[in-house]
Amino acid sequence: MNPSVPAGDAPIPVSLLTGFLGSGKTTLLNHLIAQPEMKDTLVIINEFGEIGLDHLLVAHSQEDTVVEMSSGCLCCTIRGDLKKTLKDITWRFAEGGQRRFNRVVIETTGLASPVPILHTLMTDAFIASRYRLDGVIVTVDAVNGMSTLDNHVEAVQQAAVADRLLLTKTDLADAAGVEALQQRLRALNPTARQLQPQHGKISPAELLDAGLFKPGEKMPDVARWLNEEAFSEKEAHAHHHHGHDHHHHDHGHGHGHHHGHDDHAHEVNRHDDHIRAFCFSFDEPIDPVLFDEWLSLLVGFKGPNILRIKGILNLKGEDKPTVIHGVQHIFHPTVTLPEWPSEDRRSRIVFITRDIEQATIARSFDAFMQAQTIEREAREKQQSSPYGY
Ligand SMILES: Nc1nc2c(ncn2[C@@H]2O[C@H](COP(=O)(O)OP(=O)(O)OP(=O)(O)O)[C@@H](O)[C@H]2O)c(=O)[nH]1
Repeated sequence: MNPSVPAGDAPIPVSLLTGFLGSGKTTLLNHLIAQPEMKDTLVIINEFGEIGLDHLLVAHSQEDTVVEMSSGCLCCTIRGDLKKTLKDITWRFAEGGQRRFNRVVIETTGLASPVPILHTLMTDAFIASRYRLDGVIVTVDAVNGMSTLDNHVEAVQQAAVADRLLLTKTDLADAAGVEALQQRLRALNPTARQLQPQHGKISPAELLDAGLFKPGEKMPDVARWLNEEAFSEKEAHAHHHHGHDHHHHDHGHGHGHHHGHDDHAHEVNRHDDHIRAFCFSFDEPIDPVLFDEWLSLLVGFKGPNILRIKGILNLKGEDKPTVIHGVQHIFHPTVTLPEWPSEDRRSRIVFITRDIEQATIARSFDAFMQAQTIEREAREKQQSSPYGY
């Protein structure tokens, strides 16, 4: 099978394009759909029942009308149920029994949090078996971005779950404003790559295949996906968690995530003051059962506040690495990679959270592991005792 053409049963990659009202999504899409790399892509513009958004590319089309671009890209607008659309399109957009696309880009309008769509992709059994989330692309207006982030929590959520952050309209903004916005976005989401399309111009290759797996690659580029260097660059000393008895550095509120642009920190409505991004690493292999229990407890209690978790795990008894990926309390199925991508065999987990400090998660992990160790030791002692106590 040619891996660059997901056919048959291979899940279809889905990119989600979102961004605040007027931040340049349509401008970007208009450029993208004309690119030859977008051949075999189905673009779904999800208007969520909103009216009056006169998208250039489908300006006068009826609901669900498909427009085929000269590049070979298919576009359709839907106002109905995205879930139903994703179920239907594989046969609706087929010719001679062959699906006419092998990639989907979903553009959502304006003010929504992308999380419900991510959950749809991950939880609906039918959809999860046929599609895989490739990446979340978020446009941020370089002129209005700061005030949008101040005033709209949805904009902060969009930025926090992004894989690509596109700063648009940088031609209209002053350099200092762009720099401040870049820093703020980096604090919010250090793992997302930031790019600056000019009037929507950007190569599709920069946006697509942002997920763990790239078509044609045997081994995924885990470092690119986790982008943990972003954390070491930011605060080399603060993000390491070397096993159970290590003392955590509790940096208190903020722990460095808003350095460099504190002049904005006094504004009201700093939604991103609630967002934390941090990375843990563990030197020793992790007990898979304990880890699973800890993670289930954590997402059980704190799920809505855990915006994203990505990680590569060295599990005890496994010589290959396991990759985890979750949005709030929902996890993609874990993936076992064929081999370790580098000499670095540490487990590394990236968290993006709302109102949860790094120290809280570190403490919960330690407490759980210690409790389990004590319990296991007691059990072992009891079993080895000739009297059973
Ligand atoms: N100067 C400049 N204008 C831009 C750029 N990108 C987009 N625009 C303009 O910004 C305005 C809004 O862009 P759209 O692409 O319609 O934004 P949108 O996010 O699709 O808007 P909605 O669908 O209404 O949420 C348009 O007038 C674009 O021409 C850019 O890089 N530079």
